[in-house]
Amino acid sequence: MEEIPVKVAVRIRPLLSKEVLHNHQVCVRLVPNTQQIIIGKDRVFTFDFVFGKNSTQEEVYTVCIKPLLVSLTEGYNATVFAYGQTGSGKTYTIGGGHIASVAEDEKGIIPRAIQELFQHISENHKIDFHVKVSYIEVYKEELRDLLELETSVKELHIREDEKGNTGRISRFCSCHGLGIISATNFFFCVSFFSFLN
Ligand SMILES: Nc1ncnc2c1ncn2[C@@H]1O[C@H](COP(=O)(O)OP(=O)(O)OP(=O)(O)O)[C@@H](O)[C@H]1O
Repeated sequence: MEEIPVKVAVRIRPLLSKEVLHNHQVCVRLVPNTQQIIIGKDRVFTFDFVFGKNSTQEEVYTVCIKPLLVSLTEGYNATVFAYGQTGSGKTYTIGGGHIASVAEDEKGIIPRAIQELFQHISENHKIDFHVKVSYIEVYKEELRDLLELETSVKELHIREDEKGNTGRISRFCSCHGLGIISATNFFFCVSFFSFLN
């Protein structure tokens, strides 16, 4: 059977202290030893991967993202797209918050992927690598360069070439589904080029 190139993972986050304080109840359960969750009493949904409330950042990275990094170093493109309602854990999982101050085991996808990419580079002395990074906030219709805050929002555009390519690119984005407002979207992009020297 042909492999489907899009995989969907669901991650259940634990209740926050304030939710416990307000006596909120968990309404999602994992079905043990399956890739299924139950919402409410009996609504069952199946995904490619499911992660429970005790899942670690490392587990999510190893299962879902590590294989993409391997493909990336072999010349394939990969996209990771986090979606869910506000407060559901997109930023936490992607690791796009205060990356520098986060404890090692709390680090999300972006720092782990970057670490692995540079590990690969340091182990391949016969290849020249060229890595470009962009980190862009998408708020309503405007783009803001998070690495160059002085850049005018009007000067930023995401473009494709005439063949529809954006290059050999891996995109990591945390995004908001269903037009939920009052939060941040960001678009993190690593372009990774390698040349045999
Ligand atoms: N797996 C998890 N384990 C522990 N805490 C989590 C987990 N996922 C999310 N949280 C916590 O839940 C809160 C909301 O998560 P987060 O900010 O990542 O949501 P979000 O989907 O990015 O929200 P928004 O759309 O409003 O930006 C944060 O305090 C975060 O630290």
